[in-house]
Amino acid sequence: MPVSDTRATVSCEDLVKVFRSATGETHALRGLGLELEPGALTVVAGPSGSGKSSLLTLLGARDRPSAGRLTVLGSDVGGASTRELRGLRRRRIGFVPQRSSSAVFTHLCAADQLRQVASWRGAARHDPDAALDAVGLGDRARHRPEALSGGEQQRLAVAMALVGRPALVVADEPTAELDHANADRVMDALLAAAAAGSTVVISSHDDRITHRADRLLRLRHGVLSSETAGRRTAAAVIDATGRLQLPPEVLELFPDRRVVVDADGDQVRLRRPEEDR
Ligand SMILES: Nc1ncnc2c1ncn2[C@@H]1O[C@H](COP(=O)(O)OP(=O)(O)OP(=O)(O)O)[C@@H](O)[C@H]1O
Repeated sequence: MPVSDTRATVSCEDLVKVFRSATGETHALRGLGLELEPGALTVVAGPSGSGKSSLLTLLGARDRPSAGRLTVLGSDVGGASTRELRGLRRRRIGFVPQRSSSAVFTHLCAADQLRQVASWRGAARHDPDAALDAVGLGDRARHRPEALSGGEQQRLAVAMALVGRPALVVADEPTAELDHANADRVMDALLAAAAAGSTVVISSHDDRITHRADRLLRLRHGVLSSETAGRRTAAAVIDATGRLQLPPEVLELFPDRRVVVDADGDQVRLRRPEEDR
């Protein structure tokens, strides 16, 4: 059980989610404890069916727990009125659902979608063109969702979630439909929101995403199975022949001792060959 921290934006204790259907009950979350603080990006990873979406839907105040306590931005999600939760979601929580097409308004062009969210969040000075640029959609401002690809809709949903720097940003697999370059762009935008003080929590299966997290939580059968802290930054030396000796904790990431080197300006990224598409 986590130690309660008054800075926490999200706090849950013994969180349980049970889905009931004609065929029986599914225990998606089985007594989970967690605190999320402002200024950090947390990634929730775990196998399919481990409860990631169920957890993120609750953290985004879009569902209520079956049991346990969940406090989001000072509201008790189990006990709050529907109206209070709706206000909280509109004004203070940016949410990207797993099916991002369900987050966008079909009748508005991309720039107007952002203006609509900005008006809900009281973000009078929001600049939709800059926000679309940040996710690589600068040339799609006048397009409606029907004229956007799945990946473009996903990036639009991320841009909408970030409008007005909400206190909490929750994104369920926000890079699932994206290529490397666009996934990096979306992660840059989410990390910038965390650096500016938002609490950011996302789910992902993707190593390229999890390695950039401030905090990595692994779910298994509806409970947290492990936690890793910190984006890893390590010093290494390049010898006169150009050989780079990696520190042991980084070497562990490359069990086959094969690495792809991406050089982009003054940034160099090492990744496993199987990440190549
Ligand atoms: N609305 C629902 N009704 C019944 N069962 C559900 C419902 N939503 C989720 N479940 C079940 O709860 C469990 C957790 O599902 P959840 O979607 O949270 O997992 P996940 O880790 O996000 O999976 P994935 O990576 O495949 O998206 C699964 O067994 C799933 O079948």
